[in-house]
Amino acid sequence: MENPEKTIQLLTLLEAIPDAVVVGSTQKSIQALSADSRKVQSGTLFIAVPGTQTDGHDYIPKAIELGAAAVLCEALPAQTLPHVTYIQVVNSALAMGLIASAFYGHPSREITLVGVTGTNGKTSVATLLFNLFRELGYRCGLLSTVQNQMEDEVIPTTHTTPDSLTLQALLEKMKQNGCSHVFMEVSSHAVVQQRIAGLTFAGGIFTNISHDHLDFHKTFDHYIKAKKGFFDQLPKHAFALVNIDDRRGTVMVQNCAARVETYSLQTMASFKGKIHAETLFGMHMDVNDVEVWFRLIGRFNAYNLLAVYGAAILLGQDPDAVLSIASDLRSAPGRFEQIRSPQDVTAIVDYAHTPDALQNVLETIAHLRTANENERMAEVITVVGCGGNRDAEKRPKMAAIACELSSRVFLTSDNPRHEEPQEILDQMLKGVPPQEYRKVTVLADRREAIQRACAEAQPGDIVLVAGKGHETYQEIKGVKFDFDDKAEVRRAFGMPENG
Ligand SMILES: CC(=O)N[C@H]1[C@@H](OP(=O)(O)OP(=O)(O)OC[C@H]2O[C@@H](n3ccc(=O)[nH]c3=O)[C@H](O)[C@@H]2O)O[C@H](CO)[C@@H](O)[C@@H]1O[C@H](C)C(=O)N[C@@H](C)C(=O)N[C@H](CCC(=O)O)C(=O)O
Ligand SMILES: Nc1ncnc2c1ncn2[C@@H]1O[C@H](COP(=O)(O)OP(=O)(O)OP(=O)(O)O)[C@@H](O)[C@H]1O
Ligand SMILES: N[C@H](CCC[C@H](N)C(=O)O)C(=O)O
Ligand SMILES: [Mg+2]
Repeated sequence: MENPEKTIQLLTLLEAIPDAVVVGSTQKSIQALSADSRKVQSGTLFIAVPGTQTDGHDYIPKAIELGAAAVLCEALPAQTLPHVTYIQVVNSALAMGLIASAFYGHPSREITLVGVTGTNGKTSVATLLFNLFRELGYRCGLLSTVQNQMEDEVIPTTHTTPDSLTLQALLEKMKQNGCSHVFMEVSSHAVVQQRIAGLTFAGGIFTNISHDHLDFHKTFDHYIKAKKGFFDQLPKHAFALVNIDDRRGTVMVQNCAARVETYSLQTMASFKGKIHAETLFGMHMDVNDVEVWFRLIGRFNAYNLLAVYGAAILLGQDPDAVLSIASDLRSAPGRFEQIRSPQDVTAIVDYAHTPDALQNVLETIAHLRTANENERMAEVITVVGCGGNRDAEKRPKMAAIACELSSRVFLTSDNPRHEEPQEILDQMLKGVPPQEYRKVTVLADRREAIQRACAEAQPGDIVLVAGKGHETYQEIKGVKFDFDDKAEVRRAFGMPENG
């Protein structure tokens, strides 16, 4: 996100990276920052970042040809040009975050910025906090997988955590808009790629860690370290709020400078919850010994609500006011969203795209199913797939969980991206024990799978459509086709699509 009207002295930017080696004039003004040579214009500071597909250093000549005034890089080109300033650093992604903060006037220092990390629950917690603080009367911003948002204004996004240039530009915009609080997701990719470098957080929240993204991080240990990297960089005045029921909760905050606080459903913690009862309509629980009725359901949401409550209290809010508003909060888009058919079939559209999330959601449903029992035991029919060009190890695991916790399963496509849908399905099928084969139907066409599942459901049954939640597209071979699980369910139920 470039801002053409902005000008800042190069010297001011260099203050943010004192260890840099500079070759050439420092008496220059910079109009924009860019890590993409294709977006460089006259007066741009081009940042060469080594990537996963290519190396930004290869595009330095192109950036200079397009008018780059300065180049930030890890390795100086063999030949330097007199009219260009070269800034050499050890880690250009890290330096990019630091100078991006300087370029945009260090917005995070003037905003109460809270980051949420963990395998599952980031969008849920960040969105709940955003909605809670707005209700408490603050102007707020949100940076999430579903969308970025500044008060009512929706700003579309492509990532869970934007790159540091986009992120700092968004924060500046939110600051100018008068936002006092911003809640954001911190993905593990973002930590490793230094997208959060240069941010001053008021608090960090850890939800949980389970299997995901091992295609990128390679080992679970690296994945844990990536998440921990967020807590390692929290300042002393910030809080670090961790789910102590997750066995990695304490690891996250080892040697953390911030004030450590905990939440739990099982043990002593700063914020302790206890679930009493839940139905398809809500959950009754104690939060630090206060009885509350929430609209959200599921044990995982009890954790999310504790994280939200804890963060709000740590940010100085009144407990009664927080609980009274939290009680009425609804889930983030595509998270456990229910659609009831005229024939009394309940479909649940949920973004569960990891083994852990799928298990949590199906266990919640199993619990509700028992609670709703009538003469005929309600059945749970699951429609699920796994994304292409993403962690393949989770595929058989998700199929196994779906079979274990459902009466019938439709294995289908998620976003195949550049992979063959049938190959993904074959890998999922490897997780199905032979005695469960009779439960399983393999249908690569997601629309058809949703239709079949909804058609086969009897009154009282529950259809879970998992994996895509809020997404309004299906990505096949690089093309994003319109596709919305909720609209598909409505159509299958013979209801108006946008009702
Ligand atoms: C694996 C990954 O995270 N990749 C991100 C990364 O791209 P990359 O390292 O592959 O970049 P590259 O294509 O090798 O290019 C290297 C550098 O050369 C530059 N370049 C390239 C070509 C050119 O002509 N000129 C030029 O200057 C590029 O701008 C870049 O700076 O940096 C890009 C710019 O910031 C990101 O858009 C890109 O996200 C890709 C699209 C992606 O799919 N990321 C996913 C995996 C991701 O980040 N997901 C997490 C959420 C995960 C979760 O929580 O579930 C997220 O936070 O969204
Ligand atoms: N605290 C939680 N623990 C475990 N599972 C959860 C939790 N909260 C939500 N889930 C489940 O995980 C799914 C994803 O939740 P959410 O979108 O909040 O996670 P996320 O961490 O933002 O995911 P992503 O990494 O894709 O951005 C939900 O649809 C739900 O099934
Ligand atoms: N943030 C996650 C989302 C996965 C959602 C699922 N629908 C898929 O496409 O695999 C990712 O990019 O890996
Ligand atoms: Mg998310």
